[in-house]
Amino acid sequence: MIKILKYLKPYTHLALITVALVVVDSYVTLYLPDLMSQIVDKGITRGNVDYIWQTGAKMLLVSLIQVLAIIFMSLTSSKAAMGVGKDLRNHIFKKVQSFSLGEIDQFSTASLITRTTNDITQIQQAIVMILRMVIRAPVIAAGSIVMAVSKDAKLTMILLVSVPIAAVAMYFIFSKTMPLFKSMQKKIDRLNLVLRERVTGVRVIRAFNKEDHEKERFEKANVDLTQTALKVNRIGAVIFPIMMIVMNFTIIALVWFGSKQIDMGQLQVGSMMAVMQYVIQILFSFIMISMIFIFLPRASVSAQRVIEVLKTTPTVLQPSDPTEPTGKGVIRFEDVSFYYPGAKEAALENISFEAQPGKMTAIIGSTGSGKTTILNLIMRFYDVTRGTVKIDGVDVRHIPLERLRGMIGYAPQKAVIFSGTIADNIRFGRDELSNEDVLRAAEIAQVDEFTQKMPEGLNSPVAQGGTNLSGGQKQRISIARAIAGKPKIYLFDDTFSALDFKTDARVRAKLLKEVKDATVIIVAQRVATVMNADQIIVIKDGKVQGIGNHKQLMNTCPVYKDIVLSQLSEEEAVGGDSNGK
Ligand SMILES: Nc1ncnc2c1ncn2[C@@H]1O[C@H](COP(=O)(O)OP(=O)(O)OP(=O)(O)O)[C@@H](O)[C@H]1O
Repeated sequence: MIKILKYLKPYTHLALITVALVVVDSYVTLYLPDLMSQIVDKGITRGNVDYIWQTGAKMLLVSLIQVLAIIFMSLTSSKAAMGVGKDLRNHIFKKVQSFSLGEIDQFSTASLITRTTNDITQIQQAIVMILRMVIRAPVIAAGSIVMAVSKDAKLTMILLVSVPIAAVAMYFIFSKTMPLFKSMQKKIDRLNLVLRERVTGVRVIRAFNKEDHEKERFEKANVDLTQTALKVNRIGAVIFPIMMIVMNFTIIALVWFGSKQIDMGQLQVGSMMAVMQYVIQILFSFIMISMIFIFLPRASVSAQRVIEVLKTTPTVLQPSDPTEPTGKGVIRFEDVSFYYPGAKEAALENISFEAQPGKMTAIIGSTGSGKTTILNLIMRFYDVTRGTVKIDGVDVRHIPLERLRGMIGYAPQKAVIFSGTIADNIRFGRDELSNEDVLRAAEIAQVDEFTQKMPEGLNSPVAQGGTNLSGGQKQRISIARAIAGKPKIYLFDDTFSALDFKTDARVRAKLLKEVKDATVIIVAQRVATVMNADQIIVIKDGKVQGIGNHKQLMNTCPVYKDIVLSQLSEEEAVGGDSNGK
């Protein structure tokens, strides 16, 4: 938690004002019982009405000051805490942006969301508490002890019994609650994960009649969290009555011993009342401290989780010696091997090939063979474990990330659509693109074929995730986004499989004209999509099985032949032509 407090620095002025107001509030809290004892001892017992009026007015005035201090203290402490929360959310967001897919996998998306929302809310509450209570409670406790001793030291000795009892109770809460809070945040993660899967996978869940199963999964996570929260609250609920019992017995003891002293003429009624109030305040301070012990451990768990994200160094970093590739976009894999973080088996092993500008390179292979992984390494979503990926002779790890990704037009396997219009999705924040670029891309990717039927054309709105579009329509928008920027390199990850054969052929025909000077890598499962490529890379279990054009591979690569014959007849298979482009 202390590490998080450095984020309070920009709000030091608000924190200092809060602390100053806390001091005012604490001073008044300590001063009022003293005034009250004076009213009783000097005013009431002596029948001095003027003194009662004067001191009464003084009490009203300081109370008013206290009320104002408390109001402003709430304002300044909340402002400071909200500011820290806002800054932390910004920092986490920026950090997550810099993460490679490896770090995102490591934390899980659900946990990153909980850390940015729920954990930061806990920290905000803790900061308000630290600013207002952490200083006030000990100040009041210490001040009350001094004041009570100055009124009657003997009577104050009662605290020697009640304070240790209160301290034991506090230790009990601390030792029980800390581990529970840790598991509670994990359970909130779990609940978020189940909820996220439930909402995003709603179609599949319904299609497989798995609603009851999912409900059960959610119930389990929900009940689990509730039970832990109840346990924490139960501990909290026990401690409060314990403190009240301690306090009430202390008051009884005070009245008992106090009245005896008054009887003996050693103490005045007002002083006894003041000591009583100070003792109540001391014990209340202990209750406050125990509340702090309940909340601060929870917040410190949250703070650790937030710091963990902020401290993580992304594995994919900007180069320290940036080099700009100046060629036309030759991609070269030199003996590349890659293991996903934590994986025992290599996803890619000793991959070497070259993809030339003006040529189409296709990658084919069964599911899980490593095709997407090859594209991931070109864009540095992950860095290679061994070997080198080069563009125009420059290791991709030496190319500034924005420059590298700016050279590439990428359409992922699963189209990602954002809320906005279709044109917004194609342009995707790149202000340098003209309207003509967007229109041209829409035309090549056959987006205009379906937007023409929409009343607002390309400016038709799309729902978040593209729920009002078909799979093929989303894929066409994704292709248009990749080509709108006229990059040097195009990476299409099985992008055409969601299109019907006719649209697939039409899009590819137009696309090939458009990208004729660029380096194009197409990952595909369909033989029809790849058989006319200049170069086909056949991949199985992360290893290259053969590289060549369709005809060469039909003669030399049994794995390729198997794939082809599983999809095409013998006659169709022979029809491939490397110049078909
Ligand atoms: N994020 C990840 N973490 C760990 N392993 C992964 C991850 N992504 C993929 N893998 C593993 O790496 C291997 C290659 O996956 P990849 O996605 O490259 O296959 P693919 O050929 O593109 O498959 P498909 O055609 O089904 O998309 C698979 O065995 C997969 O289980």
